[in-house]
Amino acid sequence: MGPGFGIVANSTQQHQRGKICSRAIVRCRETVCPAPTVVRPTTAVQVLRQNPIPAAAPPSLGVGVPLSDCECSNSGENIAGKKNLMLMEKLKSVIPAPLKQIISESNPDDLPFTCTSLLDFFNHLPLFHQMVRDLTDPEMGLCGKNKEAALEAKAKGNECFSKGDYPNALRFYSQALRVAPTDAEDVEKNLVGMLYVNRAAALHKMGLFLECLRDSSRALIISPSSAKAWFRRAKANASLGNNEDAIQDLNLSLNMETSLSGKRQIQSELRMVLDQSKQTSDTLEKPNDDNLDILGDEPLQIKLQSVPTPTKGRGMVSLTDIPRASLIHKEDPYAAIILKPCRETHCHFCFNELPADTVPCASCSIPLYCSLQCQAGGQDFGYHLKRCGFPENLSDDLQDHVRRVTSLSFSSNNDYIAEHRHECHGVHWPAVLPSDVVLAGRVIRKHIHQQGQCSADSNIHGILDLCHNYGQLSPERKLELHIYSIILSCCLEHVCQLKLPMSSVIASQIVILLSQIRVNSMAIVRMKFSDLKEPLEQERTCSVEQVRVGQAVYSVGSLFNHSCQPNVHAYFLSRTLYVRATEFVATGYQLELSYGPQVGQFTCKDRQQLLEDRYSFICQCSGCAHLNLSDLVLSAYRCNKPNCFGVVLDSCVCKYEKQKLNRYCCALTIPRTHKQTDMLNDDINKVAHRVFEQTCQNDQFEPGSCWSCGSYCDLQASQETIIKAETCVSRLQEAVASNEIPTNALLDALKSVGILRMHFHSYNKRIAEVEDNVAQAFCLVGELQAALDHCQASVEVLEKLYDPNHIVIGNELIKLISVQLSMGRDTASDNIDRLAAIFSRYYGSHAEIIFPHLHYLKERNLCTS
Ligand SMILES: C[S@@+](CC[C@H](N)C(=O)[O-])C[C@H]1O[C@@H](n2cnc3c(N)ncnc32)[C@H](O)[C@@H]1O
Repeated sequence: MGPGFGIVANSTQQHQRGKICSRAIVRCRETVCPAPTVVRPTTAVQVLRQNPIPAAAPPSLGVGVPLSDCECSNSGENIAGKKNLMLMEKLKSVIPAPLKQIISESNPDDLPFTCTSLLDFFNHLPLFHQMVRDLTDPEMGLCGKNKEAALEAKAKGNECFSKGDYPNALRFYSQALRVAPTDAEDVEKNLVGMLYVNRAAALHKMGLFLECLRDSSRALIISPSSAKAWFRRAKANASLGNNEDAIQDLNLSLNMETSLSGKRQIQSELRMVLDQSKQTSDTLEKPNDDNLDILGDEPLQIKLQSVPTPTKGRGMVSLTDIPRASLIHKEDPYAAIILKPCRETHCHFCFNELPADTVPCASCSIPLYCSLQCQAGGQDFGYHLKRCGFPENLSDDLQDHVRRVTSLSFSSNNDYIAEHRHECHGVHWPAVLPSDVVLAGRVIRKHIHQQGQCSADSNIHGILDLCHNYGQLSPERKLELHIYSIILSCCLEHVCQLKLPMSSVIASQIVILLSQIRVNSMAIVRMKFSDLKEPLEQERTCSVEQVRVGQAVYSVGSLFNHSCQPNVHAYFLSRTLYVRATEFVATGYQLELSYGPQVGQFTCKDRQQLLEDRYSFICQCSGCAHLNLSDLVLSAYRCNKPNCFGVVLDSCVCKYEKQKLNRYCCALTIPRTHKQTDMLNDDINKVAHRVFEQTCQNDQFEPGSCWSCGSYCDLQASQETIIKAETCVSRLQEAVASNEIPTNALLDALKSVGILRMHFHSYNKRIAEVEDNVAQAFCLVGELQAALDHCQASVEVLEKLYDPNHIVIGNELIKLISVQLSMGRDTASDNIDRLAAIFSRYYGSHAEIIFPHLHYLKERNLCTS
């Protein structure tokens, strides 16, 4: 279920290397994930160009990664992925039709029988055994470590380095680190340690000092007596202004260096740093030695309870009144996994963007981490660290320094389970099987770890104690789950020698577990900010979109039901789930978040369809059950009659709204919720009154008839005209994408906006989208006033469709503010205040962590006001 989906970003993730944590963190202990996302400057033009359709942007949500999501990231994985996907298709196609039919029509009670039948069939199928071998045989694995490949990449890195091509040197060293076995040696030194030192040198040349510092420290954890690594660390520290540490590093380097020329070089560096330290020691900030707890620690004072509901199974309620913006829940996942498209761009443990100094998995070439601490979260840390030689005969002071740099003081967590370890043998299956199937493997692995074993009477389907909706799944999906459950149990059994006997009972339990994951897992999302290209002093504007990076199961978080008009909002810091009330919620009232679709974003029909397809339930939320103004106008046509604000609906939308109207008429005596009252402003008030005053004259509510005055509109003729107008809008979009706006394209698009406004209801969402497109184009040609007008027009429509303090409005305001700031307008100030209020409603004290730009905007606001 749940929070997370939104717009999937395009794959061009640009990393902000070297800028993370500009505070001088001197002693390079691996801190809690380099989380604060650095925001890059963007011009107003770019803001609008890079984020075309805010109106369509859902605030978050979504879950359930489709099984087809099996694109593998590196070439080895790609080959494996394609090969085995083909085998999977083959497997499906050879299952006899009668067996397929009983599986497709099965209910939970039938699972022992259907799984037995399929297992019998597979047991006699050579293709199946071949496939399992392909997936589980380490000999055939393409994702393992490979010393030769590492040495080859290292040599290429050295070549690039000597030519001064540092970015490529960095790339090759990272590639080498990814495949280097942890115990491999080169020139009698640990290869991994050497690669960290080399990469540190490239990072230093590129001005990425913090990354250089971290890599040198990693080299020292492996080889504390490496003079080169201490020297590299000293250089990084000196560049960061951490002179005291640099001096200690150089003293150690000097102590360990054996060659005379080397000693001379170190001494000369030492003299320089000592000089530098005399000049700057008074002005430097005292370095912060502690791990940065960037997440803050907001107390949780709200007591929640899971209760049965009439139509949605269990649901969450509060035992007290909840003030708006209160943090109501915080939880780490039971199990989590990175999504395949993000494997190369985000940390596989904390899901933050990867820095330049990635840390690979110690046993295979798949996962990448942002720090050793995350690597330790992804697998058993002690398992790969092969430390070589500890320097002796050092002064107490220097010994302390060595200990501080090379000790790994990660907080231990008894509950902790090495997440990736059981998949980590270079074999194909974790790369090939879909993320949710691998996630199920992690859940089972954790369970076995906690229980000590797993037997035929195990309770795999009860591990999560969550609902599954197996009966409502599509026939195709039921078949896939059967196949994946058998394959997964084979993989777990073969690869990890888990005590997981392959049986139809276990297979049927895994089918239920996979269904539970589909219904209950959440997509972990990250904000993505558009670039800034202007000098920082002039403008710092940006816009946001959400990227789905991970998928996770939260035991308690899964108990929140869905509403298309949610009263709580879920978001993530690192891999921790936070849930916050976005409005006041009275004691005992249902706390519901959105699994994706929301009122204002899609019509009721589309929301229902989406939830059914993705999570196999028919939404019973208030937004779908009761008449709602946003649903009426969102895709409505305009009435022909002058000054009539009525809505004209096509047959699909009309059917849904009529059903709701029938229910609404029965409920007319019930007071409107505040959401509806909020919307009764301005001219939408007129729409509302006309609809509500019609009570039950149902015959008027036919497709093509105005819901207010009953006039008939020829929707077919309107649609033909609209299609022509849309062609010009598409042309403009293409022009914006190519960065060149021919005058004709802009003029034609402007005419099209006029035509669309003649046929669509004024609050049809398409108007917002098209106005936004036109605003982008005007920005590009430098006509900022026109851009501002069209951007405002877009916001005005969105304000009718959503609550005015909805996060979608906040995201749109960012663009508006960008243009206003570019024009030097004071009016930006009000919008900045409004934006800050919206963000704190959704993210509370975390607003500036999620959206670091807010701080800058607030400061700027203070300066100008
Ligand atoms: C993540 S679970 C929520 C907890 C669940 N109600 C339980 O009892 O475990 C999602 C499931 O709850 C039910 N559900 C959640 N929101 C609903 C809604 N708006 N309408 C109908 N059913 C809903 C559906 O069965 C859905 O598959």
